[in-house]
Amino acid sequence: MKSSTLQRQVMHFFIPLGFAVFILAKLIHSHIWVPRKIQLHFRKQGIEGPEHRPIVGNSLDIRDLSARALSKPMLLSHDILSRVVPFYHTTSALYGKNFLFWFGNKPRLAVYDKDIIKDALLNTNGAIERTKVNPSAKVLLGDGLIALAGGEKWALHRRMANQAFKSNWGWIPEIVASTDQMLEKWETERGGKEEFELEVSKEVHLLTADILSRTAFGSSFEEGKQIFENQEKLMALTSLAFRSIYIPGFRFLPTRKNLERWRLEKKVHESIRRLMEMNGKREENSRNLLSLMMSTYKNQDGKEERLRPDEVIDECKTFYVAGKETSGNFMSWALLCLAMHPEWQIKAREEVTRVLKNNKAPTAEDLNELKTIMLITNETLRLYPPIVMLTRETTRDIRLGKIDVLAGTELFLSQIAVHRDPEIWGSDANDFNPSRFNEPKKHLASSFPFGLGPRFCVGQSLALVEAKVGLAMIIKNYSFEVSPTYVHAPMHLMTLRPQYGVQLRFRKIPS
Ligand code: HEM
Repeated sequence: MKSSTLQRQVMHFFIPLGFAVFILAKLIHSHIWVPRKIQLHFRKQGIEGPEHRPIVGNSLDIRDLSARALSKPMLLSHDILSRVVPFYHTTSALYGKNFLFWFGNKPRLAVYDKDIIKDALLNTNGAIERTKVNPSAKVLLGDGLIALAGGEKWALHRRMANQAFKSNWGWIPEIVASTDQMLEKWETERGGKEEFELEVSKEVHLLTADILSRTAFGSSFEEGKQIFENQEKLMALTSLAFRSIYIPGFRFLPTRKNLERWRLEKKVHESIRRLMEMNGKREENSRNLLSLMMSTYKNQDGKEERLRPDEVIDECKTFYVAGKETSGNFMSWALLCLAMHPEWQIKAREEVTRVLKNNKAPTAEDLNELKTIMLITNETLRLYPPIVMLTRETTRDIRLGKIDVLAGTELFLSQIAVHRDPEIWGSDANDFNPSRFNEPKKHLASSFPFGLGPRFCVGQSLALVEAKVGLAMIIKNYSFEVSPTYVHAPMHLMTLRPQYGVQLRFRKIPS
């Protein structure tokens, strides 16, 4: 054989082999060597956790435990952690309040300690940022507040949103109108019968969607509803993507689902742009979210700031995603808790009947008087926080409490676990007892359903106002109990939701 042919054959053999060895070495380094080092770093500080598995980390355990928990319902009790967050529940029982686990080769630190949670959420020196959202959610959220990790762009969007949400007391008439419409539908459903059954979760989700359309788009809320219907379809498609393994670049392929996502995104975008043009032409001084987000704002230095049209569109989309499911689930759980605890339903009804005399619609002053309703909403949000965990990522090494956390660690700050910590809430932490909120708050992070620090929920007051109005108007008109058809099955899928809805039996209260 000629030496040049031999040389070529050797090259053909060694180049791919060298490449394969290089890839293998890289994989071993990032999926075995680095995780071992990180594990050791935390172990030295007393932070243990389940063994890291190359490539998959602990994601298969999380998936399997979750599937097993969701396959059967539970007894009617508020002790729901083993069903809602089975992996975290079993793992923290083994390794303690803070533990290390893995998503592929990405280290995740689960934190149940209230002091560390407080420090992480209040951190403003740039060492901790909001975890980047799954790229598949881009069609849904654009570059809105939730998707922005931080920085000047987020700060500007946040200033504009804070300004816009200051109007929430002014939205009470819209919220009352939406609730009235829902109750009229219920009366038709009742059809003169003494008792009737409803799946209320579906009802209150429609209600929160309607309220958001009215607050976001004012007099154009009927067009707004169509926008949000498309956004709803996008949400369903996106949650499908969340459940499958993320393959980089896959979202750009023209698959059937991706084509549908792009079509819906374009439709939502165009419809909001049309409404923006109409809003721009209107003389009236509108106080809907869309016009408020379109207006200019004077910052601390007296400089005028405004968002570009595309940015306003992304925020409108974000408000719907952030505000609809959370508020709908919040109201569903509040109604279930009241049905399970009739003594609190009676107390709340006495208060509402006293405050809303002569069938008058609630006003801002009335809502301030509804102290029992406030206690009930606080207790519901403690036991059933719609967002069960907040996630952050460290951008550099940082000390949190007594733990040295490495850069690139994801923090899983568990609201739902802190909210039931017997050290904070006592041995009856799993009981529904709204009176505990008569006591002053024991710790900033003892209950934080709307988050803490610079990223806390921008729609908090709107969510509380709509829940107070909605609950007050329902309680005033109906008494209700848990239906025998109800199956208690709280589940975590982006938000904390009832897997099979909430079936309640209603009785009309004569006016
Ligand atoms: C009961 C109802 C709600 C709950 C429990 C809730 C909960 C939360 C939580 C925990 C956060 C902080 C997330 C983090 O720190 O990573 C948050 C952020 C946010 N919420 Fe809500 N939310 C609710 C309703 C709403 C409503 C009605 C809207 C708007 C219409 C809204 C809009 C937002 C936005 C835009 C953010 C991102 C803020 C930022 O990053 O600067 N939320 N929400």
